[in-house]
Parts: sequence; C-alpha cells; structure tokens
Amino acid sequence: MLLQPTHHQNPFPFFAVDAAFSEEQCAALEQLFVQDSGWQHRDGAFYRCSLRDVTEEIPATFHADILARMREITGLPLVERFVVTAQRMLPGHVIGIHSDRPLLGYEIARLVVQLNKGWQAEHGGVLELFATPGGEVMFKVNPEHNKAFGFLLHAASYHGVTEVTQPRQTVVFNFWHVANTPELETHIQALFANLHFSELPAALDPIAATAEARLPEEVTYRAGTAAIALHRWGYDAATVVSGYQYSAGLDGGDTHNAETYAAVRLADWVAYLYRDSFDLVRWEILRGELAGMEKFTRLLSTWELCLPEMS
Ligand SMILES: O=C(O)CCC(=O)C(=O)O
Ligand SMILES: [Fe+2]
Repeated sequence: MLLQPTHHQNPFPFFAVDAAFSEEQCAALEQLFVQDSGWQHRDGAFYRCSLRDVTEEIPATFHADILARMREITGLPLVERFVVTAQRMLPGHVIGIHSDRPLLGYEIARLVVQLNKGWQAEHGGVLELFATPGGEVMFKVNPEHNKAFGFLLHAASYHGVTEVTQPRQTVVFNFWHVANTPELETHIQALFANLHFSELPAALDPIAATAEARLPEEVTYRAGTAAIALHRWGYDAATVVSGYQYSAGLDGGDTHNAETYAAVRLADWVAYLYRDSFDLVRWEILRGELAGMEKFTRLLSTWELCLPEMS
C-alpha cells in the first residue's frame, strides 16, 4: 500500500504514488460510489462537486494500515481520528483554486485517491498545484486510476481541479495532527467565548492605543486575543500587558520569570490558532521554547492539548 511515493517540495510539500493500492482495495473503494443516495451537492461558482462521508464504510484494518503508512511517509504525529470522503464530479463540475489552510481543529494532511479507469486528457479533472492563488500551474496530477496524491495543508497549499467532461471519482482521506485536534478546538472556543476586549485591564489601554495607531489591525487583534487568554487564565495586569507586547512584536524590555515566559508564549500560540491557522513551523518553535519546562497549573489543560506528550 502506497509504496514508493515520489516526494516533491514545490510549490508545497506533497507526494504522488502511481499504483497506490491493490486491485482488491481499489474495487472496494469503487463500491463507495455505487450508492445513489446521501450525496451532498456543492454548487458554488468555484466549487462544484458532490460529496459523501464514507468513514463508516472503511474497514478498521484498512484504516489502521493507511494511517500507519501516512505516519511513515509524512513523519508527522497523526492521531487516530480518521474521516473519509467520496467525491464525485460530473460533467461541468470544477474546483477553483483554494488552499484548505488548516484552521483550528482542521486536518493537517490529505490523501487523494483517484478511481477513473480509462482516463484520457479530454476527460479533464486534472489536479493543478499553484504557488499563489493567481499564479501559473506549477504541477499537474492526472486523475488516473489508482493514482494517489498526498499533501500537507497549510496557508499556501493552493490547488484546484479543472472542469470535467466525464464523471470523476475520488476518495479523500483526512488526517489530524496531534496538536490541532477537534478537542483543542473545543477548548479554545470555550476559552475565547463571548470575547470582549473591554474586559482587559485598564493598564493595557495606553499600550494598545499606541500599537493600534502604528500596527496592522490583524496584529493588534491577535495581540488583544492573546491578552484575553492571559486575563482569563487569571494572570495579573502586568502579565497581560507583557503578553500583548510580545504578540504585537513590541519589546516590553522586561525580564520574566519562567511562568510568565511560558504563559505569554502559550497565549500567543492560541491567539494565532484562533485568528489564523495551524502552522507547523510555528508549532515546532513553540515546542522548542517550552521543552523541558514545568507545566504550570493555570496553563495545564491548554498546554497538554497544544503540546501533547508524543511517544
Ligand atoms: O479531487 C482532487 O483531486 C482534489 C480535491 C481537493 O481539493 C482536496 O482534496 O483538497
Ligand atoms: Fe482542496
């Protein structure tokens, strides 16, 4: 299964496998398309296809094998969670350029398996990869039978599918990173529920006003969100101010104790996740910064979800 993947780094990390599964496995996957009911039709201007959640129809052993193989190929700490979607495109269907950036709680990797016997160029449905949303095509993946394409989702993993003239069948397997789980999403949504910047201590007002006059709104919004996390974790005004300054990229010039150091970084990370998306590089940096530190009580539940112990 998924032997000899060819790895590419441009325009973003992905791999391709020409003969992904056995005949028997392909036949089982093709069965997912036989049923006529349960398809959800997407009919946007740029996203036209039909989808059906087929997770329950995938045998447990197949799930276990594919997950183990994806862990090997990507080197990522992927959790057990597993969602599989059958995707059907009919003549006229097309998927416009999009990135699928991993928002809070979203999957980090996908495996896209094509099931189109006798595919020919005039059938269309070519998966195209881009470096920028308006740029030229950097790589093409023909939807040939038993071809698999695996990729890591991030803010710039731009891709789209050209219009099809013949039905196109695809199975998409989704995988979650241990540090961006739906459990973390629930936790962070609760942390920021009914968020009002007016709850922040008055000591922050002059600093936030100066920052708002100079910095992009996106930056001060995220810094304000980090300040809310610190405030709701029960930290004092001085710590909330330090966290705001850190997340806004302003130097507070203070020397901090270990707990403030950890709290400020964790607040910055959850604010980024909440306002932006999961970013592997940033996560690795956070992991390095907090490695070996004591998990302070007030931060414990967030810490364990953001930086779980990995075996
Ligand atoms: O059907 C494909 O080739 C790719 C569909 C897609 O956009 C995705 O799985 O993220
Ligand atoms: Fe996509």
